[in-house]
Amino acid sequence: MDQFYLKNVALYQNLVDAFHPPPSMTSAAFSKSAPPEMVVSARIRPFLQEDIASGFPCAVYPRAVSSRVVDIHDLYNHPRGRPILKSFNYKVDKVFTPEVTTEQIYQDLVANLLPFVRSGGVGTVFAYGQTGSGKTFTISKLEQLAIQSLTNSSSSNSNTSSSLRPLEIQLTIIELAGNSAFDLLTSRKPISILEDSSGTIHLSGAAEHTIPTLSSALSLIDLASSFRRTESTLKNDASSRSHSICRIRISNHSTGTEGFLYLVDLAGSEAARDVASHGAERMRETKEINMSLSVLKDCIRGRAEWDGYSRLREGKKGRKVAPRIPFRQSALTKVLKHIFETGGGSGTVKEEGTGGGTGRACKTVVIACVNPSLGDVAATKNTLRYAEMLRVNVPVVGTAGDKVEGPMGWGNKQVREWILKESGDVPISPEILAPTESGAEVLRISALEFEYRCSKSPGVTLEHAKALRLKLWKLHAES
Ligand SMILES: Nc1ncnc2c1ncn2[C@@H]1O[C@H](COP(=O)(O)OP(=O)(O)OP(=O)(O)O)[C@@H](O)[C@H]1O
Repeated sequence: MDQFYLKNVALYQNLVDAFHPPPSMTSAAFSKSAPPEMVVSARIRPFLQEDIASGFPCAVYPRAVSSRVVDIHDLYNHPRGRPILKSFNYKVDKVFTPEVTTEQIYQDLVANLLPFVRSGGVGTVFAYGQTGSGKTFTISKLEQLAIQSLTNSSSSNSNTSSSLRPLEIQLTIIELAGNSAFDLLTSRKPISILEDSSGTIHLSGAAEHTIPTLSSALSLIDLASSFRRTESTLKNDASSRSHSICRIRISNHSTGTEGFLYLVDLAGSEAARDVASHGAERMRETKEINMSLSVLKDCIRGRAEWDGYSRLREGKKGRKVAPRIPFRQSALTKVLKHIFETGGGSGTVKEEGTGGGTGRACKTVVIACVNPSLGDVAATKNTLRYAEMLRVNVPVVGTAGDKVEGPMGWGNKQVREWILKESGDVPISPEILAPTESGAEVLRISALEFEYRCSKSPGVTLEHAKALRLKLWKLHAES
């Protein structure tokens, strides 16, 4: 296939240049129903020297008119004519183009999770994609930035008179290869994943390090990556064949809450045909990885559906179909059980014995990493297809006769009317703040982006923008 692509680069380029995307697809289901607890994004990494040297052209094109649609162009060998272009498009909540830095992604997707985690929530960031697509590049920088921000706020809080450090940060980094688990902070020592009679999962044998300073945390992160790299050299690209999970536990002694931030660098999935040349062991590994990613998808979707159902008013006739959260089916989802615990609630979710499940509030971010090269186009399509499958269309409050309750159920028209009504003496332009977004989507806009959009209306100050955002969130919380 590679030879076929390389032989037809000029033709491919002409066909891509002549391609006109169909009008932007913003079906009602796509634009309105994604819950704000979940953001699925795609990051396109830049072309590297080695990509340029290999001669493959670019196959991944984010839509200029929409920041959420990516076109992928593949070339097919027509049996009775010249090769033809086949184009596919994928929709996610956000697309990060090659020039976007990890710092910007952090500000957009992760910075917002920290106050949530500090107040007892569970925030999770997953990076997913094929080998060499930038998962480790992305997650390792996000780990550093999150730790930096947490240690900053911890040391500023410790200036208070309390002798007890108000914010305690503990770090664990483990690796999962199939059903085996290893502690990356203790010489890659094997550990066990155990569940006690109350349903709590324990990483038995894994060290949990209390983080006193930023530099100690950064050394631990470096240590963990060095074990992954060493293993990777010893055992041909092992890092892409295993999942790494960085767990940051934040105990807030002033509020008595305990929250978790998980940063997960997922193993890449491979098509069976790609591994045929690697023998039985590799096939078994691939099967296990694909199985764990498939269970993860079911669990993420189950949790997102739960969050959606919980928003429906209690007491309505006819319970909805319960989502299934099969977290026990893989080591990966067992370790991440916190994310999938939905707690007691109304009992509409079938859980597989979460035992003493506390049903914590969760926010999840997925970053699907892709290599833009045509040589990787098949893997890129798989990655973005998986990302799309993670986006759940939850039941939307406000449809089919439901009374519309709060911004989650608003369409764009209501959002615009609300902005006009609430923005006060110096009007904030609804066309700039929310040109197409539904209420759920406006809630997902980061604070920075929200304030930036507001500041484009003449005379609008930062305080003014902040006050409007606060009003919106209050309304959401009340509803
Ligand atoms: N956004 C980016 N900007 C510049 N270089 C990048 C970017 N993303 C990835 N790279 C580079 O691409 C290469 C592969 O990235 P990385 O190791 O993170 O991929 P990976 O998906 O984790 O691969 P594997 O699954 O094999 O571990 C590295 O050399 C990395 O420095």
